[in-house]
Amino acid sequence: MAASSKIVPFRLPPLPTIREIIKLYKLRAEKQLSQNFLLDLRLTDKIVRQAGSLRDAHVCEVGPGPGGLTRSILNAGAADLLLVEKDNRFIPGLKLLSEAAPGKVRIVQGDILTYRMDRAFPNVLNKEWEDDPPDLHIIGNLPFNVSTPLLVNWLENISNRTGPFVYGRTRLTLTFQKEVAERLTASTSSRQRSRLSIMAQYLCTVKSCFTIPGRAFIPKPEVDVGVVHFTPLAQPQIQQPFKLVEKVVRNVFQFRRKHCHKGIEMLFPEAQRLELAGQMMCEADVDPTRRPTELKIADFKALADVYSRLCSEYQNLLTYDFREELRLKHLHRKTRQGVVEESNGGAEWVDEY
Ligand SMILES: C[S@@+](CC[C@H](N)C(=O)[O-])C[C@H]1O[C@@H](n2cnc3c(N)ncnc32)[C@H](O)[C@@H]1O
Repeated sequence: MAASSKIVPFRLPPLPTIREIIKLYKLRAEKQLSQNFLLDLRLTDKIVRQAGSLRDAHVCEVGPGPGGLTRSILNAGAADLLLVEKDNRFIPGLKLLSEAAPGKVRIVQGDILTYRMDRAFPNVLNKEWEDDPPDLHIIGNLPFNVSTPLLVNWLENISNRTGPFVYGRTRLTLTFQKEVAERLTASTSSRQRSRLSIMAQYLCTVKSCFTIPGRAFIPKPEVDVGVVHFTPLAQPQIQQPFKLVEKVVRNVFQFRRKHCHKGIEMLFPEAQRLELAGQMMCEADVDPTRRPTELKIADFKALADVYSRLCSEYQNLLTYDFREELRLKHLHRKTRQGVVEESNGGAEWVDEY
């Protein structure tokens, strides 16, 4: 009778604790790089579980730092772990981990904002977009100052199926400042509904996993942290170019407390503003007196579809930016008064995600 082949799960051999690693390599947290470390391995295990099964998976960890989350990823059975870390002080500690898991860890010292992830994993991983997601995950306890621009880059990559999404619908498990995590998952009419809610939800299933209290980090940040999981949708809810959708959504939320027509009007040059904005809302069947936070993704889809058609009818509409028009007017006025300065002309728009 053949001997039963029991699969022994991979466990890292005994290693210095993360606290000892921090001491050994004198890894004082750098505020400039938003370094807040997680030392509790039960918490890092819990983050990693949100990604789903990592057995034999390929994983990219963003900003591993002293390596707490890294240990949990390896203990979850990842076969190929790519670490992208900007701060070279962490590299010796990460090398120690790499030696403890031979052949599994690749270390890149670099900036995740410019790193070419489309070349980092083997093509055999590639899946058709409509298929199940590939066995590739991105996991990170992200620096707060990088998390939103990085996510917006990745959303654009999802829309174009580029970067980490050349392999298919790569899943992301990431941490954000709690307030940002709430915006990402906010539903229609909720107080946190924002640009970020629409941009993330039209492209992905976005799941809020759990909140980590600030006191769990060293040093303790001012805020709590939310863990969010993203699976790109097989069919985006809006099928227009990312930049066009971003422009419509940005304009609508420009005046988030006002009726939505105010932001929509700003998509058009002054001479045609009322006429074309009226036409856009009428054809999209969007009530002009609703607040931006009350609009559903289906409303944004209808608005983006009509706006796209108007852009093909009216030359230069797509590149029209009312802020530029206002800035020039303001500059002109100030120059006439003999004062030259840069400002938004006192307009009431908000340009934050
Ligand atoms: C909040 S700390 C988390 C560290 C570790 N993952 C943990 O959970 O304890 C963020 C990490 O990201 C790194 N980092 C900051 N900006 C980065 C960037 N642009 N690219 C790659 N890593 C970055 C920092 O050096 C730091 O190690």
